[in-house]
Amino acid sequence: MSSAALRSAVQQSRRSALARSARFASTSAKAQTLKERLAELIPAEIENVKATRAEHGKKSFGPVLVDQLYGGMRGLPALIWDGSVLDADEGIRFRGKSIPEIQQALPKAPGGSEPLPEGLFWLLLTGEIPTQEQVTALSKDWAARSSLPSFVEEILDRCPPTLHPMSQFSLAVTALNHDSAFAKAYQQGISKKEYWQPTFEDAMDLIAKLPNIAGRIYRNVYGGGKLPAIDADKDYSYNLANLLGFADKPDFVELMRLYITIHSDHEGGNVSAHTGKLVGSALSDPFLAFGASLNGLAGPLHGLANQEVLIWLRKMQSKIGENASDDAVREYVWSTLKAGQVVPGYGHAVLRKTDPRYMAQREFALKHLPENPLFKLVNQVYNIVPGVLLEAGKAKNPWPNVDAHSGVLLTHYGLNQMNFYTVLFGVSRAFGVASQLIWDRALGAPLERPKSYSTEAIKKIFKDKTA
Ligand SMILES: CC(=O)SCCNC(=O)CCNC(=O)[C@H](O)C(C)(C)COP(=O)(O)OP(=O)(O)OC[C@H]1O[C@@H](n2cnc3c(N)ncnc32)[C@H](O)[C@@H]1OP(=O)(O)O
Ligand SMILES: O=C([O-])CC(=O)C(=O)O
Repeated sequence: MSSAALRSAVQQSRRSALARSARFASTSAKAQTLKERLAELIPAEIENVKATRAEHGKKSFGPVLVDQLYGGMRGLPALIWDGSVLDADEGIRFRGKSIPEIQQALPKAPGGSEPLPEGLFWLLLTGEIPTQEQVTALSKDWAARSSLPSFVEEILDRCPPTLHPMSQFSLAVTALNHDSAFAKAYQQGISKKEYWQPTFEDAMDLIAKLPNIAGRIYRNVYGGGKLPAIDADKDYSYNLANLLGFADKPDFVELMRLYITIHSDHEGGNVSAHTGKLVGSALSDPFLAFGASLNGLAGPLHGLANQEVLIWLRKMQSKIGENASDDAVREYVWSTLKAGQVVPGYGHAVLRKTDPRYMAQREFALKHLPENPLFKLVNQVYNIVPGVLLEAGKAKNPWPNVDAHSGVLLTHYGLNQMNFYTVLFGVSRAFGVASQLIWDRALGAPLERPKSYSTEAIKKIFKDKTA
């Protein structure tokens, strides 16, 4: 494609965002933008990948067991993602930093003590901690990009309130592909080398529009009145809380900052992150790719578990009453297992210890809601479930994951609609998936296409080998 055509596709989207931004911006004139910093970092990383492949590309990365083919590819080395890496015993690190470290290092809102997700996004993309000025500029940029096309608003307004909020979320995100800068640039013949630029614009638009989508779904489904406008002088999480109708509770706004930060990314292999990467590898634009991620996140073994946990706790309370004894709780846990169901919020495909995201939420609860009766039940369950799962002897990890704790925090502030919880998870997960899509396009990640085998083929391979 000619560079003129590229400029028209990419820069048109950028110019309109900047023009909108200029209406709001007052302080960010001199800070280096995220896109400028990325443009500096990408060439060196392309060389780094080239050198790594040249040196190690033909080396074996360990054996593949037949069990891994049948067993959900657990532990199979298959993907590259630098943004976050999971250690089975320690939990997630974002660009090498643990959750307590990012809580300490990332910029905060004035008067706040939780990290701003704006900073986490910068960290995921660049490996660097941004300045206060840079996160403020990002908040303003997102505010400037936040409005929804009217047809997307109409799609949401026409959804029956009985349609699950995650299905509505995925519909709206998919429909945003109507205005994708990447799809347009591709149609105009953009060069591969430039893919990351319209992907960046789409990723920024995607994240920016999520509070309006989430707020609209929430108010449509649960009847919360008219949506307020995005406030360009406030951070992303404040605006999200405001659109949901909870910004008058400063602790809820702080909770959103923590929540969006810690749910954002969990290395590359989890269902939502991997789905986004897979679909993006076909050069489907970020809206299509993230719509697919959301459909994976909506499954009860993945993000929907946060809804399932609260439903399970409430069912337990209605069966055995509030302030039940440890024995009654233990018996209820056993009855769940005996009914052939999983205990939601416990176990993990990779982690083998209590999830540090659970611990971060527990710390928040100890600080803000230590006397909440449901928090007390969550603690009681924490003391009982691992022992039961160990005794049952199947789960490889008996400890709680992130989803075991989020519902009690949300419900404490009055966000009681459990079916909505995974939407908040999805808002956060966009930060990780979007970062990955930008880097995949910058590094020229190829179409994903692993090999599948039939059971007959597996038998034949080993029969031939032993013959
Ligand atoms: C954000 C997130 O996605 S975090 C995960 C959220 N999901 C949940 O909390 C749902 C409850 N947990 C689970 O279902 C599982 O632990 C998963 C899906 C998270 C991980 O699955 P796997 O990697 O297959 O776990 P694992 O290897 O330990 O499973 C072995 C057996 O233990 C069972 N098991 C694992 N966790 C649990 C649990 N919490 N309750 C009951 N049984 C469990 C599995 O169902 C499996 O049974 P099977 O052999 O009859 O199929
Ligand atoms: O890592 C996983 O498989 C699931 C998980 O905790 C997440 O995606 O946040």
